[in-house]
Amino acid sequence: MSAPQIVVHRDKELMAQAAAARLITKIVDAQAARGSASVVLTGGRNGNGLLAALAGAPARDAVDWSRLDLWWGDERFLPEGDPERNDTQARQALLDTVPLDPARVHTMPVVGGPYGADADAAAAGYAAELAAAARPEDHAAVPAFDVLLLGVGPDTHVASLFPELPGVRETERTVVGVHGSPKPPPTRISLTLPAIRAAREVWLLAAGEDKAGAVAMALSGAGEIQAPAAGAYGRSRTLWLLDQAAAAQLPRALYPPASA
Ligand SMILES: O=C1O[C@H](COP(=O)(O)O)[C@@H](O)[C@H](O)[C@H]1O
Repeated sequence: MSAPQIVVHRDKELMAQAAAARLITKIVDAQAARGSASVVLTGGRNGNGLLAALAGAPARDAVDWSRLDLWWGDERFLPEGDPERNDTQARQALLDTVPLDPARVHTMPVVGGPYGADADAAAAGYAAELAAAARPEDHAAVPAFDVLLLGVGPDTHVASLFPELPGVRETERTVVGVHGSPKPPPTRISLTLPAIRAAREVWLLAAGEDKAGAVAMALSGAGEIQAPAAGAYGRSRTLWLLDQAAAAQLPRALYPPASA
């Protein structure tokens, strides 16, 4: 478990640009060290803001996009191409504009695909795909992702792990079907906390005043069942990337003034 590090940026645009620059560097470094890189994407406003900033960053050409594995932390279980799906939004923000290897873009299953409308079977299928990609040195049933991105909901949810629901209590499976999500759509697929914690680095993104209470709660000792974001951490690094509005209720003692 790595203790959270907090970086506060002036506003959400700067936060997205800085996170994009940070991600480019991380991918390039991982590709240099290990030949390829793996990133887990998140949906939501901040995740898509990061991808859009990456699409506009001149340094994006430093990445070898053909040697990048992309996974998803969660998905809204809807038909392929649905505008509310996280993968549809990611394609629009970035993925359609860079030369990825399609075999390395590991989208979560769609309604109407091999699993029909069975979100639990779809989750098990994605867990099997992750397990097949894990190497012995990863010491887990999922790959040791280089960076796993998470948005933070106003209720402290991360991926599709919502406070008090069964998904956040899961300790064995790496992927679960989510039913009765308080945020539409009600049926989703999500990595679990054990899968999230297999990542080398976990980066949590939150911007805007509607996130301030959630950020303060998760970083002030709340339990992960009540505040799932509190249970999201990486093996070597846990980074909270915030804007000033989202950090407004955090005690200043938690982050250095220089990062504001
Ligand atoms: O529905 C979802 O919401 C969360 C948070 O989204 P935001 O717009 O409040 O930042 C996101 O992290 C998750 O991937 C997505 O499925």
